[in-house]
Parts: sequence; structure tokens; C-alpha cells
Amino acid sequence: MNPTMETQTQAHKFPLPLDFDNVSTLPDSYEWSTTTLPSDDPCHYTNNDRKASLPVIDIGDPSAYDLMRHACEKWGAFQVINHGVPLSLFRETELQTRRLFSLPTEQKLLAARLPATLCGYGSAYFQAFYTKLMWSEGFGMTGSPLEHARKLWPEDHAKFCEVMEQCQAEMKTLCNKIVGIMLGSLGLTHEDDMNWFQPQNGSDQIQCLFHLNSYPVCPNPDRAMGLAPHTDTSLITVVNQGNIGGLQVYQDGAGWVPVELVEGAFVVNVGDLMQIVTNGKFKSVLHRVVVNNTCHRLATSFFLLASPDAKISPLRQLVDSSHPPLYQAVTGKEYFQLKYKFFNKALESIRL
Ligand SMILES: O=C(O)CCC(=O)C(=O)O
Ligand SMILES: [Fe+2]
Repeated sequence: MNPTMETQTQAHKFPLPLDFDNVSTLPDSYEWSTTTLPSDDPCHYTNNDRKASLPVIDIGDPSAYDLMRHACEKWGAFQVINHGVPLSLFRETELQTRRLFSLPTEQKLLAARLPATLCGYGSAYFQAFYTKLMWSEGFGMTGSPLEHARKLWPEDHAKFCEVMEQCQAEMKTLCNKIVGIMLGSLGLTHEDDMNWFQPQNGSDQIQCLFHLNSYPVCPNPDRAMGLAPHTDTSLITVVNQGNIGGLQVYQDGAGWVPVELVEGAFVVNVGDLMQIVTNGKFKSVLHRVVVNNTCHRLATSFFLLASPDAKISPLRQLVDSSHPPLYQAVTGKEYFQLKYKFFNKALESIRL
């Protein structure tokens, strides 16, 4: 068996994205209903507070500290403007993302993601936790996408790689800035408190994941689900929704709230790891993506993760006799394993 065939055979043990270009009606396996979701899933509740909307924060303004703290406590998410990432890079990234997802399915499958890995083409890892399939496809990378990009375009992958690497460098800088403000808003400094988050022993370990998301035009969007409800495993995730909405965040009392499109803004999600280190002060936001029947939606997600050997526990400055630690200490690797096992209940599994 040649290596390409081997890759495809292994990948086919996992649900692969559909050949979306060649379907005109929604297959039964993609039809969601309230009974498809676990009975305690908040999808059963609808948005009854139409006025609720995610805060938009100018990160160059001194008020950013208070606004971010409030947003992280109340929503677990916010949007940022004045973030310094050039608009031209947004456009270049979108162009290359479109180029990738426009390839014929059999070509995209040449770069299929292997089980238990993060990089390459495929459907979301948490597909396994839902019985119905999601109307989306993705492509993940940690740093250079060269290994997979050369399978997609043997002769013509240089521009794709260049743009993706540049975008990740900008996103990482932005994440550090945002995490600095978030911790600063709690009276902590990035330097003092985030050492745990750096790779130990000078190892060159994964700390970030850049994920391109594609939600093709859907023949019956009311019955389909782009990305099912989930929380991110990250410290924070920076999402670029592009110019087509679909992302929704869940808020107690308000239900599912659409994240409005704000030109040039990024959405920032608090992830599970941030909830642990802030001892539950900042909450990991439950979110999902809905689809539509007119536009092919493209979005990117940049996940700031922890290195596998990093020790993650509530920061000591946030713990005292009246605020005992709420979570057991775990390594980055252990938390990933818990997420693959318990998915949206992973945080609960380490609750003290
Ligand atoms: O497509 C989006 O807007 C968000 C994607 C997302 O939630 C994720 O990649 O985890
Ligand atoms: Fe997400």
C-alpha cells in the first residue's frame, strides 16, 4: 500500500466531511433536531433576550481592562477592535482559505488529518460526541502547513504556507497582548503568572493551533448544524468570522446569542484552560455555528494552548481560604486527553 492510500484508509475510519458540492438535499445523517442533542444541552433553550450582544472592546483604550474582565465574567467572550493586525493579511488569509476549500474533495482528502492528530483536512474532532453530522470541514496546522500543503499543491504551495505562517505570527502576538490584559484586569502580570505556560526544558512543543473552517452553502440550514455546541480547550481562541455571520454564544438567561459582524474585528473566546487558571472567574464559553443557504462561510480560529508538559492549576494569587481551588492540577497533555474522553464535561471531571 502506498503512503497516500494508507493515509486515506486510516482517515476513513473517522467521519470525513461530505462532498458538499454534490448534494442538493440535506442527507438524513445531517438532519438535526432537539432530540439529537443531549437532554441537558442548552440548545433546547431559545434566545429570549434579543437585546443581548457581545461587547466590542478597543484594546488600545485603557478601559479595555475593565471591559474585558466584565466580558469574561459575564459572557466568556468579546470582540476586539484596534488590534493591529493588517486588513491586507485578513484578505490574503481568506483568499488562501477559499483556494483550499474550493479544491475537489478527492484532492482535499490527500491531506486528510490522521486520528488523534491536529493537522490536515477533516471534520471537527468532537464529531464523535454527536450522532448527527456537522455541515462543515476544516484544516488544522501548528506552525508551517508545508507537510499537508504540498500534498494539496505539489508545485504551488509556497504562497499558502507564507500567508498562513505570517497570520499565525500575528495571531500569537495578539493573543499574548489579550492574555496580558485579561490577567492584568485581575491584578496579575503576564510575566509572573504565565511561566507555567511556556514549554518546559526548552522543548519545542505545540502551543498554538490555527484552524481554517469552511461551512458550505446548505440546502436546509434550519435542520443542519455547522459546528455543534462546544467549549474550546484553549486558554483563549481568536476567531475571524470573515464577512458572513453564523457564530452564536450561549448565555444563561438569554440563550443562543448571534455574534454580530463587526468589520475588521476578531471574536475572542475564553477557553477551558483559562477557566481553570482563573479558578472559575472567567468562564469558558459554550458556542456553536449555524449555516445558511446562500453563502459559503469561511472563518479562522487561532487556539492558544498550553504545552503538553505545562502544569495547569488555579493561579495561587487567586486562591485563598475564602476562594479554595475549584480545579485539580493537570498537565496540558492530561487535559487534552480528558477533553477527548469527556468533551464538554471535561472541566467537570477535574472539579474539586
Ligand atoms: O467558525 C466559527 O465562527 C467558530 C469556529 C469554532 O468555534 C472553532 O473553531 O472552535
Ligand atoms: Fe470553538
